[in-house]
Amino acid sequence: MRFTKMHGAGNDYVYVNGFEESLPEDLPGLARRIADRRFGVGGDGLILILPSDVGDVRMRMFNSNGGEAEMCGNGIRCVAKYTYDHGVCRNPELKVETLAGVLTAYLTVSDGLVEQVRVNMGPPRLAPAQLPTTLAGEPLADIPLTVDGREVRVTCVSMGNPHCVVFVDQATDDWVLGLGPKLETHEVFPQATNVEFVEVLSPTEVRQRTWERGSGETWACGTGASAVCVAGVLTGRTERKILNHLLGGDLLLEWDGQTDRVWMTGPAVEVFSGEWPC
Ligand SMILES: N[C@@H](CCC[C@H](N)C(=O)O)C(=O)O
Repeated sequence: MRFTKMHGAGNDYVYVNGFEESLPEDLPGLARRIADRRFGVGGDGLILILPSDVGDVRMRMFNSNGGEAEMCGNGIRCVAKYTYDHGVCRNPELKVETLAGVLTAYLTVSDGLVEQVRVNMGPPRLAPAQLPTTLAGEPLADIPLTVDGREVRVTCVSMGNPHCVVFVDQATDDWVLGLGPKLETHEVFPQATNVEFVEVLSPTEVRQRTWERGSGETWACGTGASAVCVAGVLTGRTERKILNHLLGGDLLLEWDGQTDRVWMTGPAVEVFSGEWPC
């Protein structure tokens, strides 16, 4: 089975073109094996590019623990780049079917190759049942939550997948590696959650570290960065348009007050290709 390794701001996945490759039945198992950084190709998970009845292509994404997620922001940019560069579909406005709905990616092409991708991530979902979470309130902004005997303030936003944003003075290992896994599986999140620890540098600039559901710490998270943009506005910390510095690169986010849509712009990079014995 041929695969392509790609990353968006350092959030790296193994991509398989399902228009050409036949896939094994056990996709969670494949994701776990292929994403293993010592015994496999290595990555934050596996992303499949598949035919769609309602869009140009369909994306399925599996975290490195084999769990399937509804959406992947960095992944959708890479899917758009792959699809265009490899001639699967040469539409610079690509409709991608995901478990979070059909989203449109707008490609910036330079010298015939995709450089940047801007994605309409859709509206944030703020009702507790949409996260889902048992926490009460709408929006869930700066809600006190006890975790590991410590009280933290969480802001919960779904971008099709669940996010729990914690604003901190410094996003240290103590927060990310210590509290990240505990918040991920906290009882108030019945389907677990992604967790973002965020330093506000100015009303238009933040720094984010991410603990992802099913993958651990990653170097970027596109749905997470979008949730952070929304969380900053909901809590009065930031403006609607921000630059987010993640460990592996920068993303530009905007929550449009008129349309309620979140826009995410960032890079998509192809690293190498290979063959995986199935
Ligand atoms: N890294 C992704 C999100 C991937 C899915 C997430 N771990 C989940 O389980 O919801 C992104 O860029 O959005």
